[in-house]
Amino acid sequence: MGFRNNVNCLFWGGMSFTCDKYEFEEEVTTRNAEKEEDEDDTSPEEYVAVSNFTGSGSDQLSFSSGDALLVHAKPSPEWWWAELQGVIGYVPAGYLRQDAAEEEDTSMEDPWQDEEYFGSYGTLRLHLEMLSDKSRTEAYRQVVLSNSASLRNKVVMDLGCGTGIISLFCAQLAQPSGVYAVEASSMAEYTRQLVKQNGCEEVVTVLQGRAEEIELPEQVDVLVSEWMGNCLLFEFMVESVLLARDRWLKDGGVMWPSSAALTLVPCQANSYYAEKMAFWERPYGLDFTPLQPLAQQEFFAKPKFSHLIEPDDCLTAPRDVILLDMYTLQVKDLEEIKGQFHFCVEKSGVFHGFTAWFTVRFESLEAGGATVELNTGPNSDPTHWKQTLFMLDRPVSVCAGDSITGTIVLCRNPVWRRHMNVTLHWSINGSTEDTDNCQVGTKSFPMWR
Ligand SMILES: NC(=[NH2+])NCCC[C@H]1O[C@@H](n2cnc3c(N)ncnc32)[C@H](O)[C@@H]1O
Repeated sequence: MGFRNNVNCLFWGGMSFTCDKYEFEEEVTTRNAEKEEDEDDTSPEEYVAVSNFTGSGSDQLSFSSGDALLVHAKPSPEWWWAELQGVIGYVPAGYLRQDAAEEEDTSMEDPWQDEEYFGSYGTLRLHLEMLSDKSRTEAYRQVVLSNSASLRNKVVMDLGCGTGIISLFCAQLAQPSGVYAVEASSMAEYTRQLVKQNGCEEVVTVLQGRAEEIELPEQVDVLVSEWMGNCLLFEFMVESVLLARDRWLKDGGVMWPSSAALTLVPCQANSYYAEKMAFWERPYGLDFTPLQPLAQQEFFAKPKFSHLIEPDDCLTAPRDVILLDMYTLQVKDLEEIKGQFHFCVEKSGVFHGFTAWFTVRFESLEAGGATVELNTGPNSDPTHWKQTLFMLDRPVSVCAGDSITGTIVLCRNPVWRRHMNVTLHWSINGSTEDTDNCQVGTKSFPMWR
């Protein structure tokens, strides 16, 4: 039952930096290489690690939270050249803080921002958005409907039930022996009323509290949750689902969704580029191009959520770059998830960036039964997630036959646990033989801190 492979990672080695804006190359020879004294050599700066990091590849330096590192160089915003007890290598800048004493005291703030997070789910706005999303909600209804016979006498946990819609589907369309609807926000009080209002109080029990903390009277046969965030993982509610799986799902129990895939495609974004960047070229006959670096930082430094990509904007066939198996995925795997891609450009155009979306699949309770799929991509009915657009700093013209190869790395924020960084590395190889027209680039996008 379920998918065998876990996080389908094709690991990325190597460490060369070429920012498509600064066009400089940093080639690492060996881990203990002496850094050539560059002309403006400055003394190393002391930083403190705020989280553990396990390096991969021979040029990354592992460290533990609290270690004092000496930063010798900052070849890119994301990766710095640092030293720990005489050993030198690359470290992720997001894991380091200048002298902790200088930092405003963030130890008082909750790294999960739960007050703000569950506060937002205590009002109707987000629940109305989710319930109004027919593709999303009908997909969960279809899962229950197509498994109604198998759900008879089963015990279900609905993690993060919100208004209880999935639990009510279970009680209305099937005959489970019990449904535990778990909701941490104050919405739970209303969810109880909705369960009663719809005559489901015999089957559905609403438990208010965090799934990690509540106690269920029994193990469950099915753990269902709608946990997906922008770019699949944002909010990292998936961590709660994995912890609940390990604690409450019976052996042989079913996870809904059973698997998840992050899909990526190189794309055009002409109207967005025109609106945010080209605009400054000739507004009212004036030259406002000195503002373009500002525009790049303000509009293109972070991903654009709720982007609607047209199928025609895709320059290549989309590719699943990350696959998550909800039976074997571990919380520790969420710290850093990598995927590789190789796209063949199908039509000439302007490569403005990458668009990402996700698909989740719900396997049948019946062996060999039909799998239900919720695809949030441009060729499916639109959802409230829409897609996520990652704009390059500068667009690149590409021709049919060119290839765009590289990696995507989702790196969880070591401090703000619902946030992550998405780093894209790419190289564009012309279809013609001359190898010197290879363009490479890398860019990191915070989501959001
Ligand atoms: N797809 C998403 N990105 N969000 C949709 C589901 C979010 C719902 O789950 C609730 N929720 C989120 N995490 C938890 C948790 N650990 N325990 C209980 N309820 C939760 C949250 O309060 C909200 O009502």
